Amino acid sequence: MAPTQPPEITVNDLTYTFPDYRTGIRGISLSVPPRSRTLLIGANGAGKTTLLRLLAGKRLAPSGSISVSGVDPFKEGLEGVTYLGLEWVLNPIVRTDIGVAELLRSVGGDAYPERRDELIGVLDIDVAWRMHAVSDGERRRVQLAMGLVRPWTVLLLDEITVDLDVLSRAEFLGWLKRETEIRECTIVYATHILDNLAGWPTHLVHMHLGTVREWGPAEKFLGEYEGGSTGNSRLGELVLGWLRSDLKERGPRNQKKMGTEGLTYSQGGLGGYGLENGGKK
Ligand SMILES: Nc1ncnc2c1ncn2[C@@H]1O[C@H](COP(=O)(O)OP(=O)(O)OP(=O)(O)O)[C@@H](O)[C@H]1O
Repeated sequence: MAPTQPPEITVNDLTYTFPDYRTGIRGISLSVPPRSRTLLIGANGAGKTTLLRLLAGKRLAPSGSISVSGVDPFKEGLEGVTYLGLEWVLNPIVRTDIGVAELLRSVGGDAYPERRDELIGVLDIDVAWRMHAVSDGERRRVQLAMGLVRPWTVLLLDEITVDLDVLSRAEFLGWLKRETEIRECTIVYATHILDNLAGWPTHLVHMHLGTVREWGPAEKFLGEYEGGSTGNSRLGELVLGWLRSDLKERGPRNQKKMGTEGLTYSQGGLGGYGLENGGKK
């Protein structure tokens, strides 16, 4: 069923804990307006993927805590919600001896020929490629075209541009921005790569240890922020500052020292590293 209401996302006091673990996210409330481009910012393990997967209906959130275009994403399969994350990237079909045209057809590309051709142009795709014989970045570009060819209303992106060269990524981000300008759609994007993102986000969400520390229109944060002298963009300086203070607040990880004393790998698979006999030769 396609969402009929504007593509806004509302999260109300959302807590999710992984079964048998103490980790997850807690007490998250935020609201993402239609046509916004929201960046999810946070250190590794802050909770970005967990939140995105909950928004995509891939994990069960407590009833009433998430509304995407007016409905609960877990209860109702949302035709217009596209989630592109790691499991989608790892789909083995894109490593087989299959052509680009066939792949794009398999995801409904023929129903949207203009969009398909536009994406082929923006992502600089050669339709003659065979997928077992392309580079990682070329494969990723085809995957992006596959994932985006159907006109989504809510796009949830969990960093999937790492293999793109700088120009391809800039073109891709420009295309996403245009989408929100010409269509009624909304993007939430979790990333650590801030290159070419100056001026891109309309909203920022700063996550730390499973919570949202702050969120709101990007200008609310960037406007106050003068930036530094390191050559980073204002966004880069803002995010570096956030992550530094998060790390300071969290403090060092509570780890035991990992000496070799008492470690014996003689029965494990580490023989090739010369670690039999506790690493002593
Ligand atoms: N399947 C799982 N089972 C138990 N705990 C998990 C699971 N997946 C993630 N976690 C924990 O939940 C927390 C949030 O993880 P999440 O993957 O959402 O972080 P992230 O912000 O996306 O990190 P990254 O930037 O590294 O991708 C972390 O403490 C992580 O260890």
